[in-house]
Amino acid sequence: AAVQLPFELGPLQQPDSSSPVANPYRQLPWGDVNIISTTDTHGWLMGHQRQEAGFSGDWGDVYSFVARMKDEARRRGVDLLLVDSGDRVDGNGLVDGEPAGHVKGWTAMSYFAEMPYDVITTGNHELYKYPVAVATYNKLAKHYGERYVTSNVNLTLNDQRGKQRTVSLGNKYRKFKTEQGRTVTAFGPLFDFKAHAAGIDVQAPHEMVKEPWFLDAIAEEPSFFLLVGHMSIRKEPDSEWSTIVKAIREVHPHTPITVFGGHHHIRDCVREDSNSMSLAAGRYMETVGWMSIKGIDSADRSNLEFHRRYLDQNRNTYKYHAGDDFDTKKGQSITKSLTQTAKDFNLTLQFGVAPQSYYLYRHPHTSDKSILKLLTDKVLPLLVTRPDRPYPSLTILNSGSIRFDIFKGPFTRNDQWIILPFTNSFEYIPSVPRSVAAKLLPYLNLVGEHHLASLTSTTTTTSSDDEPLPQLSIAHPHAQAASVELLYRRRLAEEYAASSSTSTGEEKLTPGYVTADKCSELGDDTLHRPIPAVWQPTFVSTAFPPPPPSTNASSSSSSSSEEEEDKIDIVFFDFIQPDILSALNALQKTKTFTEGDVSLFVGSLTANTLMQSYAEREWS
Ligand SMILES: Nc1ccn([C@@H]2O[C@H](COP(=O)(O)O)[C@@H](O)[C@H]2O)c(=O)n1
Repeated sequence: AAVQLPFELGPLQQPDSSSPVANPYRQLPWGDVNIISTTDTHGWLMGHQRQEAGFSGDWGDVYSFVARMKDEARRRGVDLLLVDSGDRVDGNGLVDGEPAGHVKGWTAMSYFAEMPYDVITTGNHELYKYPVAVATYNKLAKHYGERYVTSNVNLTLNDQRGKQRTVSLGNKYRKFKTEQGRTVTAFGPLFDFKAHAAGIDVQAPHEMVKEPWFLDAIAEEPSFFLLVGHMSIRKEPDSEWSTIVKAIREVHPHTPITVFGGHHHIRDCVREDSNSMSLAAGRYMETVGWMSIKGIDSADRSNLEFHRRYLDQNRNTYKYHAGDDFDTKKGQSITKSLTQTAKDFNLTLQFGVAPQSYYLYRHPHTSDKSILKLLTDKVLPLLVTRPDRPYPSLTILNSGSIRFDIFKGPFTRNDQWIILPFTNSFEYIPSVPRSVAAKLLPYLNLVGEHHLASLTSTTTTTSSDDEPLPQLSIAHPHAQAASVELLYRRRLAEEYAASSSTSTGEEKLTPGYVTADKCSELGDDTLHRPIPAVWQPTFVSTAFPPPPPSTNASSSSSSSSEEEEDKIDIVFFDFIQPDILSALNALQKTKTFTEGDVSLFVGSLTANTLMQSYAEREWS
């Protein structure tokens, strides 16, 4: 069993300027209206506490920064708003390690509620589990009131007498006046997410824009539109920002439109037209987004100026922009309280000491430094086994279920949630012919993971260069998957390839994001050399052919015929059950595989306990 060691998480506050954290290199571009944005925080409110000083600020630091920048905005006589585009659970012990008695993210919602958001919306991760969605409604949505804006998500609630009523998860839109008297019309759309729990309903954005309430809401012209939604700002198949902007443009051809997206975890900026800007502020509390608009009060709409920045989330950044003494009492108390919560959640509990770092993006999945290789070569063959089965097993992982790197050193309960946050169980389909099993991984990687969204959107499928993606010739319902992790990795790899071939003298810079977005000038607030990133497959598996089982199972036939040896058990996370079933049915026609062929493989392990077991056995 794991032992509680006197081990503390690293300092929540980043060391002073003597630390190797780089400073921003220029002032922020202030406008008449300025907007700070967060997205895809996934529970990282304590910041990054190992090796990544560039992202080591915490929620208390962000709070103080926002408070100081709001003061500065008042001093300048301009507006400063704060928005969040969702995805607050799945990915960190602070949300997923919530002690029994509350749903995941319950405590973290109180930290979120401290932040003076003007518009805050939901992501898809709040909607995978019905109790999490209900807690979001009861706690966060109720706390923020009209500022919690979800334009296309309904929730069906059961009252104490078992009567059902369907409510909008949040306010469908918000009309408000800024401190400087500007009028704002805000919406909070979610992409057409279909993998949500029962009791939740998401309307496709292209249907939402036809609703009478939407048309009424956009009829009156505000000073600017504020769209804050959980949806990639690129024209990916699950993104419909263009549809929403177009609907507004039909009524207001020139009114400024600001878009704050998310979901794809990248720093990004695009322009739908010259009077709008769309920004995505990365992921995991690595980035704070900034957008400013100048000339917003002028009747002449040809003079509008939009700027954007991606701030590294650390105390040097905040000191540079808000002053050395940017801390506030409330910010400091949030920091202190987070440290206590980490202790209360037992997140410092050490399961072992990782002998080296294992990365998700930096090395090919075949490298000994890859977390995917660690899992498929060592962890799964050791732990996900069934001695009672007569056949060898092939375990397939969707790499999207693995969310972060393992750093050399203590491996804690918090790290376990960071790496594998989902409670996915290991299922299997027994006795699949070896010839079919052999084709499974290549097939799955060809068609990709099943879509989270229905792809009835009116936008076209494009690559990050806005070129059409090559269509797969294979006719398959899942073809052209564009999973978040895949897009994130593709973008990192592209940026790394582009910048490492052109930059000089970059070795003096610290590693970090070097963003190649679609807006003019450089967006990164701090200069870096890019972190290496290479392409990774969507699915990985244990070795094929699998070694024969070290089985206790009495072979059903003592002669152990050729036929029996030719079978393999296919093991996988329940999340990708649809992918496995449809792949097996595409690869052979002798049998139709259905849910009825699937059983639990190991009951004692789930995705989120896998690394604990491994660290306790191999790293302690
Ligand atoms: N139970 C789950 C849920 C999700 N995944 C993986 O996460 C991806 C979606 O997460 P985003 O942050 O990108 O929205 C999804 O594509 C899966 O790969 C999972 O493995 N298990």
